[in-house]
Amino acid sequence: KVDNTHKETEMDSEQLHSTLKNILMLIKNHQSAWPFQKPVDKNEAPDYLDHIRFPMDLKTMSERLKNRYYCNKRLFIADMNRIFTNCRAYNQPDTDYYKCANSLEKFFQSKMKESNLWD
Ligand SMILES: COc1cccc2onc(N)c12
Repeated sequence: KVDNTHKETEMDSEQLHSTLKNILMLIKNHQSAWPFQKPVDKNEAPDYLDHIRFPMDLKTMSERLKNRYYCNKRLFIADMNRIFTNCRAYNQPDTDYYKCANSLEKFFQSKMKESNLWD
């Protein structure tokens, strides 16, 4: 017999999708999101893929959302966190990119907590 008493507190698939869609929209419209809208361009950072094995960006996340890849909150959190950790791995702490990552990460975590979706 499977215990599904916790079900009442979990979101159904449609509610999760719409909640993640709203959070991603808020993130994309944030003033610190500009470095992360699209994959890092190799013309801007020719050695980027020498350092970063799993690139991620907000456009890719939008595509994954539309394709129903984010069937649970952990997959969404993992991709969003990778945007921030990639940025802090490639850039120095005193750069605008690094500061945008920290600022956007704070905003992201606040939205996830508000939605009762934080880990
Ligand atoms: C436009 O974004 C970039 C341009 C060049 C290097 C970069 O590292 N991480 C970034 N988001 C980035």
